[in-house]
Amino acid sequence: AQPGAAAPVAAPLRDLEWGQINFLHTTDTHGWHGGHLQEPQYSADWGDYVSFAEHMKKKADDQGVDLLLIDTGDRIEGNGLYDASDPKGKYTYDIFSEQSIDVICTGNHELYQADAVTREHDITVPNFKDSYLASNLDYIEPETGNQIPQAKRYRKFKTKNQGLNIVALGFLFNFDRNANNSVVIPVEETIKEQWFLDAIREKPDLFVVTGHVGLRMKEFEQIYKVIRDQNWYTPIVFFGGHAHVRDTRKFDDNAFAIASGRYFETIGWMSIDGVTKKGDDEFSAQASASFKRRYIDNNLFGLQYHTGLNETTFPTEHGRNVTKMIADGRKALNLDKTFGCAPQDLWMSRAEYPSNSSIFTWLEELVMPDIVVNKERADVPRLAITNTGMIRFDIFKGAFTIDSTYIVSPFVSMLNYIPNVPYNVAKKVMPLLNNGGQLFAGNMDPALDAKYLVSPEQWSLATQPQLENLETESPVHFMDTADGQKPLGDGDSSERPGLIGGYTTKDDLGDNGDDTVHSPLKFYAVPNCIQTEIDFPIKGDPDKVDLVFVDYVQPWVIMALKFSGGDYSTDDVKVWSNETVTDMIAGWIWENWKVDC
Ligand SMILES: Nc1ccn([C@@H]2O[C@H](COP(=O)(O)O)[C@@H](O)[C@H]2O)c(=O)n1
Repeated sequence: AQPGAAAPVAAPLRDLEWGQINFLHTTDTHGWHGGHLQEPQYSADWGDYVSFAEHMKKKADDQGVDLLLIDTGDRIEGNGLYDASDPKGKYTYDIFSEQSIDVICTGNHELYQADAVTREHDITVPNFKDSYLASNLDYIEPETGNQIPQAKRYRKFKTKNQGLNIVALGFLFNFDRNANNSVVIPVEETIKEQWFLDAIREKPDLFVVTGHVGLRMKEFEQIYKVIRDQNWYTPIVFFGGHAHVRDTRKFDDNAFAIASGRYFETIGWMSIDGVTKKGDDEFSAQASASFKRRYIDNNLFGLQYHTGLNETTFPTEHGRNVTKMIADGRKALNLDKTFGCAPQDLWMSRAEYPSNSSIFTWLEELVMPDIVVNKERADVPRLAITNTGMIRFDIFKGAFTIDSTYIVSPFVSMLNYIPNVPYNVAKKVMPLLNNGGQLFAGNMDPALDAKYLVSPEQWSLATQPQLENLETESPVHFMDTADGQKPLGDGDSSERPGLIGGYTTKDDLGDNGDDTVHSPLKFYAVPNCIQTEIDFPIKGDPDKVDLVFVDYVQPWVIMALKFSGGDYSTDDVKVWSNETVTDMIAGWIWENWKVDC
């Protein structure tokens, strides 16, 4: 870890169980390759991961088993190391490519902005040559306008030590907010394409399906069914992401899927035993494989423990060099520059909303009234709406740095508005966004599913097994009111005093997946959107308001207006300001949190 990073923590650890073929999995790292500087339990950096992987490969070689590395996308957006440079990713692409990865695919974040799509095509795809898979993603070449596969559709290879034949695929969920120099081919179409039908007839010993896909989303289900129909006995292992959770899903005795969290907090471990090498006699392959998984907390204490090494013997020269690349990049970007001092912790979901510790209450009550200002519309009362998914991480008490800005909200979203909306129409929008029932259930228009208004942690928690026993009547993303909140987990650490709060994952294999034994944390559901009334009359309601909203929520706002009796379209939308909301929030912090810390 870099100098200055928080010290690793000591905690009870569960061992990794090795099999014939083993995997290390990262996903949704979002630029956190420098590790978590304010959270010791996730403070190892990408250089430490390079050292870790090198030692683990040696262990695999010594045992005559195989170890493969997987990354399932969303490597960018969410941390100063990526977002603060111009062009974005000036340091992260080189840092990331120092890891030797066997199968890598694309996430939706690599596709939001056209320049990011191009960088992926020009930098990451060549960096990972044969390992980069794009089963359902095309790129539009700028020179010719031709639509070409972003990378190879699938990969067939033999493992180093066991000689197992693998067919690997790399998918993205049916994402439709991608920049127009990319084309995401829906999974249901892809699985009918000839190359795919050929791939699943290759008769490998093991299918490795990677995807920036939530494990419980329909896309993996579809892929599983079509592979299994063609291959009754072949083990299939899925590596997913997007949902920002630790999870393992069982499709059948021979098919499991793992998701390895978010923000480089977690390194996923999956091992498989009982994979039969197919000879001429195909039926020799009928035996059931066994799957084991662990979610490794990404800190030096754990990484050293799992390799059997110590502070001195753990870092490899390569790993150290990568750690230095990270430190140099952070320094060049001045990421540790403090420009405010947060007076307290502000939580996304670890505090109830509304409450003094909720980041959304802080935004709604303190920040929005100050930043939603436009001289030309100063005399018009306004309703300002943002989605809660715009905020990506908590604010910790203490130094708020350039890095923190991008960690809290990396998006380049700006504010738009519709002027002079009758108040009795405008006031119905927010209740519809938060409790639209069928309107935003995704049945009428999947792109308007309300789950896309909240952060992935929120919507995917709703489908997690640990929620089955909760007394929550509605999925998290359709919370009716703030009063309906229930803590997700009991938060009771009294049984295991001295444990650090953290992930206590329950998945289809049980509750022993986390390598580190934690005490559970309480989480609360949050609404899809929050709203602030600004410059309202002291008495009574205004006749008309400017309806101001972050541009991301525009399609939902237009639809909600229609249902509220307001016939507006995108033609009625105007630009409120040319500053990103992230910059506005940073500006507020600069002005209001000036105290030294
Ligand atoms: N401009 C944007 C883009 C996305 N969001 C939020 O992010 C969620 C998706 O997160 P991933 O990391 O999985 O891509 C989405 O559901 C939105 O809540 C946003 O607010 N603004």
